[in-house]
Amino acid sequence: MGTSRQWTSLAKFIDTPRMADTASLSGGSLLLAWQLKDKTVLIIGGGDVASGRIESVLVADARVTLIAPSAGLHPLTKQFIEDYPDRITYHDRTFAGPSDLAGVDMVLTAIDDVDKSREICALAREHRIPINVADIPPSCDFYFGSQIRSGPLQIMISTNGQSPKLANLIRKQIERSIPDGAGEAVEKVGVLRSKLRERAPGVGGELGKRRMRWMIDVCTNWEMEDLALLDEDMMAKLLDDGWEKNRVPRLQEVGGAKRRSSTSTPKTANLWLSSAAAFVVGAACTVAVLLTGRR
Ligand SMILES: C[C@@]1(CC(=O)O)C2=NC(=C\c3[nH]c(c(CCC(=O)O)c3CC(=O)O)Cc3[nH]c(c(CC(=O)O)c3CCC(=O)O)/C=C3\N/C(=C\2)[C@@H](CCC(=O)O)[C@]3(C)CC(=O)O)/[C@H]1CCC(=O)O
Ligand SMILES: NC(=O)c1ccc[n+]([C@@H]2O[C@H](COP(=O)([O-])OP(=O)(O)OC[C@H]3O[C@@H](n4cnc5c(N)ncnc54)[C@H](O)[C@@H]3O)[C@@H](O)[C@H]2O)c1
Repeated sequence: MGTSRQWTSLAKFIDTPRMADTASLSGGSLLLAWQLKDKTVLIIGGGDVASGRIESVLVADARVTLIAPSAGLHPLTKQFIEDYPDRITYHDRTFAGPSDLAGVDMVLTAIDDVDKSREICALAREHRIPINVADIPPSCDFYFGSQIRSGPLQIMISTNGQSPKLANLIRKQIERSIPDGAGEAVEKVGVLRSKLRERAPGVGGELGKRRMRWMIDVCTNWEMEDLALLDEDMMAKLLDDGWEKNRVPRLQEVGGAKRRSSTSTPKTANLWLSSAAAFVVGAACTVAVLLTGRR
């Protein structure tokens, strides 16, 4: 098994206190991947923006309650109502008041009525339900961001309210720099990890540490596009000849064949591209800071 450099550096990071610039720890927001499975999201409004909100929460397996008069429904909103009758409970009316908030875990409003939006925001906060009011930052407990999705790989670009259009443009740049097969690789590694956990179950302890070290070594030694090729047989072989023998076999050793063309991206280039993406996000933060500074 190769050395697990990332793990070591992580351990170092924990053991050695960093000299952080504590004075600069403000002005951002907490970036999370909110788990909405089986949670109820109330969406008020059925226009263009609401249709985007519906899509965003359906992808997160939420149950949706939608309140909007049918006369103002966007075609895509209508389509979602038709396509997901089990997951969207639709009410053809306007917002009725506090009774609409019963059992709700999150509120998203996208209506063309600012006063009503503020009223709904006050009610949601009274009930301690997190709310996003499209386009009214003071009425948002969280902002939406510009999203990239490829299977389980999810990237959100946020300018923390400073420039949504720049978030959109930066997204397009990052999209172009993501290595081929990154989403598939993430998905396959997810399957491999669950198979490994079946063989070596439990939380924490020495086994947990060895499991994490082996996964880190597989991810760092294999190319992203090779991980994307993993199938059931290859995974079984990788676990038999790799995990069981405490080493990381190569793609060919587990029955895989390189499908590389001259245009494929070598690992060093992938690293370069990741750095480029990090630079772009860093630049976005700088833009945000500069814009804040100008106010
Ligand atoms: C990212 C995205 C996600 C989404 O909504 O899904 C999103 N806005 C998008 C587009 C967009 N929105 C606007 C324009 C016109 C250009 C411009 O005004 O700059 C464009 C560009 C376009 O349409 O191309 C107008 C606008 N938006 C807000 C205000 C109010 C204000 O700033 O005070 C105004 C001015 C209203 C006015 O002037 O009247 C506020 C918010 N918009 C946010 C998210 C949150 C902050 C996100 C962040 O900073 O990262 C936040 C705070 C709250 C929220 O809504 O969650 C989506 C791009 C998705 C994509 O394309 O990938
Ligand atoms: N964040 C963003 O990316 C973004 C982009 C564009 C617009 N917006 C803002 O989002 C809001 C919605 O934009 P849109 O383009 O979807 O508008 P829209 O006019 O297409 O849709 C508004 C919807 O709200 C419904 N509605 C109005 N009052 C209601 C009430 N009391 N109860 C329930 N439903 C009600 C209407 O019937 C309609 O379905 C606007 O305020 C707009 O400024 C945000």
